[in-house]
Amino acid sequence: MNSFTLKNNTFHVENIALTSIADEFNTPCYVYSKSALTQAFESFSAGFKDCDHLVCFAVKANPSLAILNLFAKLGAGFDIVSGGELARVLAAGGDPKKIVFSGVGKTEAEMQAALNADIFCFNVESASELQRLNDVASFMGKVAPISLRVNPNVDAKTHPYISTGLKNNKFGVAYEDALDIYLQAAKMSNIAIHGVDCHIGSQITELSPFLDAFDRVLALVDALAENGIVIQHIDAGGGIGICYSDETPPEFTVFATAMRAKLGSRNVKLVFEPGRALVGNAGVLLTKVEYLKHTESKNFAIVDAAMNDLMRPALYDAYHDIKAVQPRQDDTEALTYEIVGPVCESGDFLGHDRTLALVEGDILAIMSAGAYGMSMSSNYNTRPRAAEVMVDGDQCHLIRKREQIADLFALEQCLP
Ligand SMILES: Cc1ncc(COP(=O)(O)O)c(C=O)c1O
Ligand SMILES: N[C@@H](CCCC[NH3+])C(=O)O
Repeated sequence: MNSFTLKNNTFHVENIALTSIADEFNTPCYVYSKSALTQAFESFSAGFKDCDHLVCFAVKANPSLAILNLFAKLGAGFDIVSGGELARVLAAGGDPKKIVFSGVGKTEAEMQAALNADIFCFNVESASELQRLNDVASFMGKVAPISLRVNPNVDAKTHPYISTGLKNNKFGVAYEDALDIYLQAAKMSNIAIHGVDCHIGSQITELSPFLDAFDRVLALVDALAENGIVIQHIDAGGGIGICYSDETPPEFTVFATAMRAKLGSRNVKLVFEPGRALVGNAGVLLTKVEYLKHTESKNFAIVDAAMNDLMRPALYDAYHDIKAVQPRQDDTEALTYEIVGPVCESGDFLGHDRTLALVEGDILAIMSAGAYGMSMSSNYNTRPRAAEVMVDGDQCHLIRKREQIADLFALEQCLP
């Protein structure tokens, strides 16, 4: 079922016309479909239904309380990377016993908060972090459950900015060092070894990098067993891509079948940390065409959303499909537009070379904006962040109010 459809020449999210959302909540506005979110979570989980598993939604992809709460009710765990994300998950009703804590720079305060919350596992990313976690846990009289994030050194075949499983990046520990660090961990009194973790990158659209990485992780699990270290879970990370234009990422069922086949008869729980795959295509960013402007060589549609609202095009040159919410059926000429925002940067674009028939005031939907859209937004140019709305059938809920300009400098003060 597609939750974003054209009905009576107007794009709808479930049963609600996007034009009515723009009228009621104004633009720019993020709109999510509850059924698309639910379906994504359920179909990802379905592939693992008869094996011990935990799907930990990567909060960074979309930390909206309403989305976290929806996933928590569906049984999700959460992959967090900061004390802020921990607090959000708890505020949204997430179960701390289903939280994995990733990230290369965990502070003592963040470790303490996570130990107090009694989370499922720390994904430790360096030998120094392991030592610090042991010290913090010892000071608190607790034992920290850990996995070591290993870099299997496989090419994720994705954008270099979002590839993380190679030897020479800041994430995780080198595969070759992992056994030694586990042996050190085994001697630490306030560390309990629970798992092995890996995450090789994001927006991966082929199956092979996942399988190659999993092979290496399984070899490590077996080597650990030979050294008397029994692993209870393998966290295979996130990274499954989505279709932004014509990509064909692996189907969830194909992914699950292949991973389970590799696991074989090993008695370990499988943990995953999908972000984008659960939310990316469940959200759009609505924006209004403010001005049309024509130069000698280019046509510009200047819209009211900008790089501060959706950073991916400016940051990664990422492609997002852009649709007119009510495609024009009159004689307006279709032109090739640069879709740009009002921010004072030449890199502030949402799409290049889009052929659209536009009139000022038209509403556009930037598609596939549910992941790393709102979560990476900023107040650059003192622009309030967009409102967020979730559609549930024929109901529409405001899940985050539009920021007010006064909010943006409320924490500031002038010199006396
Ligand atoms: C450790 C970790 N887990 C999970 C994710 C989620 O990735 P994705 O949104 O590509 O599934 C990320 C982001 O790449 C990450 O860094
Ligand atoms: N923010 C990135 C993905 C990075 C994933 C974080 N580890 C994106 O928008 O595609």
